[in-house]
Amino acid sequence: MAKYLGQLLSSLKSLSSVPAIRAHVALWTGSFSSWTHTFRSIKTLPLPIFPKSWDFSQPNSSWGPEIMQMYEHYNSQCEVETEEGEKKAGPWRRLPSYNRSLKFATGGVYLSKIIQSKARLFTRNIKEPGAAFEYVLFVNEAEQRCVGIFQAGHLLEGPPGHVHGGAIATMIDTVTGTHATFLSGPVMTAYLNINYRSPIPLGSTVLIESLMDKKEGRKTFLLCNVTSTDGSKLHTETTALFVSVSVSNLIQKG
Ligand SMILES: CCCCCCCCCC(=O)SCCNC(=O)CCNC(=O)[C@H](O)C(C)(C)COP(=O)(O)OP(=O)(O)OC[C@H]1O[C@@H](n2cnc3c(N)ncnc32)[C@H](O)[C@@H]1OP(=O)(O)O
Repeated sequence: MAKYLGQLLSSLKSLSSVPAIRAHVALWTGSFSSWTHTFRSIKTLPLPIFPKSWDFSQPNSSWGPEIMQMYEHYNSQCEVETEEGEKKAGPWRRLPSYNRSLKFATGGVYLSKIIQSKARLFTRNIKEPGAAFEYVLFVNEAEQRCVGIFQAGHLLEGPPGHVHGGAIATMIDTVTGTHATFLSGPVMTAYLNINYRSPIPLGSTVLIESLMDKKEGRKTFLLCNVTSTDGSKLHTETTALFVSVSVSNLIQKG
């Protein structure tokens, strides 16, 4: 086990040098700033060979006009133009998403020996586009904010014609969990206190906004609202606590 964990960490470190996947790897290994600080002196290691993995956070044919409009709103702020006409990174960053995040992040080599080989990320394992969780996450590091744009498919029905409360909680956990990982490195959800204020119609698109509240030692407290995309309707209000854990702790708990 110790050997595999060593290999895993080496692999994650090597991947952190690749801009396209650095955001994804950082979710499981620590914040960008701590990475930069800790591994500044590590030489770039050769890239492992990646299995083909589909990035589910990109638009597909099931995305309606509302999710597309929100996607374009945030995506257009991921790269901005300077007055001199040069392109540079903007305030927002789109996060890629895979159905087996850890396998992809490590090149699919080591984790399959530690974690069940058939495991898949819950929100990304339904093949039919548009049937369940269609979403994309953007993070704004300067403002310590994360947003999820979520189109709820017909397999997520709870009350007739509306989204199941557990599916809503899943998306809140996904957005706040990803955000907390950005802020604090590997974490586990300790609690999500969700107030359901108004039901979400099946097939609609909502905005899930996570804000940093405070950090106390290993504890990261977040606030999260789910609203209609124009902000006029409040669907849920959440306070969340995430507790920092070590990567080996995560794997043992997995
Ligand atoms: C790339 C894809 C990304 C997808 C993102 C998806 C994110 C999904 C995240 C999850 O869903 S994780 C799965 C659901 N969560 C769990 O299964 C967690 C189960 N619980 C645990 O494993 C442990 O209870 C936990 C890691 C949360 C804490 O155990 P520890 O032994 O590490 O910590 P400890 O109990 O010593 O508590 C540390 C601090 O947190 C506080 N604390 C812990 N649990 C609490 C709680 N529930 N309520 C309030 N405070 C709590 C505790 O009081 C203490 O505060 P102080 O430091 O001030 O003394």
